[in-house]
Amino acid sequence: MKLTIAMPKGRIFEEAVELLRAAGYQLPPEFDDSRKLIIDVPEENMRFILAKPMDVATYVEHGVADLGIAGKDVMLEEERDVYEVLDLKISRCHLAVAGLPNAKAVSVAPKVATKYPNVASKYFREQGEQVEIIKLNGSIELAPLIGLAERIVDIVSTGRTLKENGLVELARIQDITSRLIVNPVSYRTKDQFIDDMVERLSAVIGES
Ligand SMILES: Nc1ncnc2c1ncn2[C@@H]1O[C@H](COP(=O)(O)OP(=O)(O)OP(=O)(O)O)[C@@H](O)[C@H]1O
Ligand SMILES: O=P(O)(O)OC[C@H]1O[C@H](OP(=O)(O)OP(=O)(O)O)[C@H](O)[C@@H]1O
Repeated sequence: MKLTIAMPKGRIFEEAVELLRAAGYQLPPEFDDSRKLIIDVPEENMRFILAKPMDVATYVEHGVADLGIAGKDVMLEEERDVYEVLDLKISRCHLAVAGLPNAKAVSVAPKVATKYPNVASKYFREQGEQVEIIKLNGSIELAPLIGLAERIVDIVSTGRTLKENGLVELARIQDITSRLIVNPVSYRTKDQFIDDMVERLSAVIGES
């Protein structure tokens, strides 16, 4: 039996590889420097696919990957039909509302720019505030600076991007870490393999 794991390219990747290696998985040097999108590791009976972070849960939901590593932000935004089985406690950051300090209050439906329209809509609905969501794909902090939106909902890690652009955090929405996610069918059919991985990773994270 073989396990296929969807890995997020980008900033989570390195930490995820480090975690898997610490859990005893022998991952070849291709994981350190390669443009390959599929890496087979026959010694471990594993295949890794390298996807955009926002797409990891899509591969897992459709069953082309048994497992995946995805940010909690992606899980909240995408609401995919997958099981979240372990908090890997890597790539720690948080989702926040931010804006210019002392910005004037706009009376009707202020604009909120974000890469996370579902998370933002839900948050403001819960706050009882009517807003207009504007979806952007990156450089979210630009929106209030240039007048596209009054506020943003985005990831904050060190806070450097907000600070260097003269923005302030107005509300903290949720803490974010990366999670191990599993396809529901794989969870039944490959349970031993998956349980073993969860156990080994938990031991490294310090949860066992
Ligand atoms: N400072 C941060 N900014 C954005 N994401 C972060 C940060 N710190 C940790 N993360 C996590 O990393 C994931 C995003 O990774 P990354 O920025 O590599 O992908 P991306 O958003 O698709 O970037 P790009 O579109 O620039 O390639 C998020 O889902 C989040 O869980
Ligand atoms: O608090 P900080 O440590 O500054 O990190 C937060 C910033 O990092 C991310 O952007 P990213 O670098 O992924 O670029 P993007 O705007 O193109 O998504 C995020 O969207 C914030 O802009």
